[in-house]
Amino acid sequence: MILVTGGAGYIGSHIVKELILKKYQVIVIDNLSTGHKEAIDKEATFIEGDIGDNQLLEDVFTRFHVDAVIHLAALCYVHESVIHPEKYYENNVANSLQLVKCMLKHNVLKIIASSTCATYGLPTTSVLDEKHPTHPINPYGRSKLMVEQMLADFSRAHGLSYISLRYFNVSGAHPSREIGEDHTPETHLIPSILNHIAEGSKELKIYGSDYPTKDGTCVRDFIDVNDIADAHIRALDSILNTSNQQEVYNIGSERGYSVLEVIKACEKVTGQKVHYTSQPRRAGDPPHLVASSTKIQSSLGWKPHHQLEDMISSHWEWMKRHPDGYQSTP
Ligand SMILES: NC(=O)c1ccc[n+]([C@@H]2O[C@H](COP(=O)([O-])OP(=O)(O)OC[C@H]3O[C@@H](n4cnc5c(N)ncnc54)[C@H](O)[C@@H]3O)[C@@H](O)[C@H]2O)c1
Ligand SMILES: O=c1ccn([C@@H]2O[C@H](COP(=O)(O)OP(=O)(O)O[C@H]3O[C@H](CO)[C@@H](O)[C@H](O)[C@H]3O)[C@@H](O)[C@H]2O)c(=O)[nH]1
Repeated sequence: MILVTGGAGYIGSHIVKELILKKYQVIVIDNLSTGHKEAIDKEATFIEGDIGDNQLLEDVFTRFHVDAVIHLAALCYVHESVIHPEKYYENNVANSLQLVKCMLKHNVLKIIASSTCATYGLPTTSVLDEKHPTHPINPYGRSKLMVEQMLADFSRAHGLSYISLRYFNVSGAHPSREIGEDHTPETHLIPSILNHIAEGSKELKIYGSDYPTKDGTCVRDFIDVNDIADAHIRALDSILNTSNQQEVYNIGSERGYSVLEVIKACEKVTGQKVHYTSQPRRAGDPPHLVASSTKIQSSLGWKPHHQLEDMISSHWEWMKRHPDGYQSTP
């Protein structure tokens, strides 16, 4: 059985769907703090609860024979982490420690962990490979790097096998359009632009127009949520069939788009104009994050199958089908 923490969340729900499709038996633990029960595939066993709840973890690892854990439960907003770092160290670091301790106690020795390109900090090269120094510039990135370091130490000390996947900026919706991104408040760039277009009211805020980039706005590498799910299936296959893995892989498209370029792409897909204002920089934002994904391509045979416009149009379609997000799900 595969235990997915955070499986009611945006990315987790897509991974769960893919696992079920591949005939895995899946248990989801999620406290629904930012996730949605409606997003979880009906074939999965759902346990509502918090990974910080030791008794709950004990019960789960006692009741079920867990072969591997896919760990997504976390807080994941760069800007919020600058304002409330304590929440990030508590949920991302302390609760991950609790989870891994319980895994070790029950002799569950395989974990795939969600990490992020925010672990790198300020780039010194145009694309980031896994050997690029990690000097995160916000508490969110630091919390995720600490988890990676913890997994490496537990691997050396206790034989834990881990694959840490550093996602770049995840976007898009499932081909069925039954699941997609639904956060309140929504702070991510593509959903924020599309919400702005759909609501046709407030101006979109661009945080920072004076970065040392092609047009002064931040550059990000957008990767489709279904490509992310595919990477997890491959990582799982690899970790289940090999002992003692300690791997870190980037998952990105290897293409950078500035905030202004993303706005233009959203205008093209929707045929509607975006009105925006330039605001001061948002604390914690690195100027430029673009992946080299060569390592996962050569080791696991993964490659991205979706372009920026695919992600924008799939999110746009998901929004049209679910104008109030999961509240519109029957
Ligand atoms: N969205 C991105 O672009 C992106 C990029 C890099 C890494 N990540 C990582 O991917 C993972 C998933 O991100 P997402 O975008 O799907 O976010 P999300 O907020 O949609 O999903 C997180 C899920 O975890 C649950 N959760 C949080 N804390 C929990 C706890 N203590 N116990 C049980 N459940 C808990 C939430 O309810 C939610 O369902 C996170 O670890 C995040 O850091 C996301
Ligand atoms: O209304 C908006 C929203 C965003 N941005 C800018 O767009 C860029 C991307 O922002 P956002 O979509 O919030 O993503 P990130 O801050 O890059 O963080 C996301 O992507 C990271 C990987 O880069 C993940 O680790 C995080 O969990 C996830 O929140 C940044 O420069 C933002 O300042 C705006 O200008 N206006």
